Amino acid sequence: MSDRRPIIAGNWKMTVNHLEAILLVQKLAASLNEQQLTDVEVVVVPPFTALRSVQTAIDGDKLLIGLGAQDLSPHDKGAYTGDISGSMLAKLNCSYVLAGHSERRQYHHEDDVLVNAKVRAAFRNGLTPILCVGEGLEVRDADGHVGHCTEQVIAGLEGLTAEQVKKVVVAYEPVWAIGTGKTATPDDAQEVCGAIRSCIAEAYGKEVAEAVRIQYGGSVKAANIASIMAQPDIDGALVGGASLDAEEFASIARFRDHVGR
Ligand SMILES: O=C[C@H](O)COP(=O)(O)O
Repeated sequence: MSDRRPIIAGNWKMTVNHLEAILLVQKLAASLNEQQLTDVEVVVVPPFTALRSVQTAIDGDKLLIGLGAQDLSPHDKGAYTGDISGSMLAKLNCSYVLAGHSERRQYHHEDDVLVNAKVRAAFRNGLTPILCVGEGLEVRDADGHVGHCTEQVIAGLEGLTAEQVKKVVVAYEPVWAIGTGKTATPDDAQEVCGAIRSCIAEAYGKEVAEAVRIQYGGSVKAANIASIMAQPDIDGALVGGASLDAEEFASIARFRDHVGR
């Protein structure tokens, strides 16, 4: 097993208001124990409007749960109506921010250049980007998934220093597995995650690649997390639907208790 610390993140997407978010983080804290929270990094990623409330709950109760945001502007300040800057997120004690989630790429036409600008904005503001990549069904059916995902990773990391690359979390999420109940098999997930680590090693060296944490995302649940985490190049999960159920999400974070690892 590698010494990379596993990271299990729950992306709440646009599903909860700030009151529901407070309840959810409190239930989650009650379902986890401190031992689990030191072995595994658990992060919640609420919508923007709930970040302040969740941050207050985490800080007030000294919960060992990390906070992330779902997106950020590539700009640091200015006349960008509707956008949220990295410095605003850092001020709310966010440690992580998603960049290039497939729903942003699909519904907001975010391309690799914009995603890369967001990754760099994250670092400028002391945030760790979770760079999301993944192929659609057509690309997978045409057997282009490995090349597609490694190109997205290299484009997303453009202009970063080796030390920054080491800190990046990459989330491999095959688009056809998101919210569909279809999980990639552990071997499918490992194939792409292994290729991602190899392409980072080629570009930045083996030491850098060995430090990068790579998550799998797409219909992760308690029943399948152990076999996913048993893969050598998978260091965590980016969980959508199942993270809205505190017990289920806590059970995912306890993946070591499940058979298979
Ligand atoms: O960010 C999370 C992913 O989009 C996965 O969502 P899901 O677990 O509902 O398939």
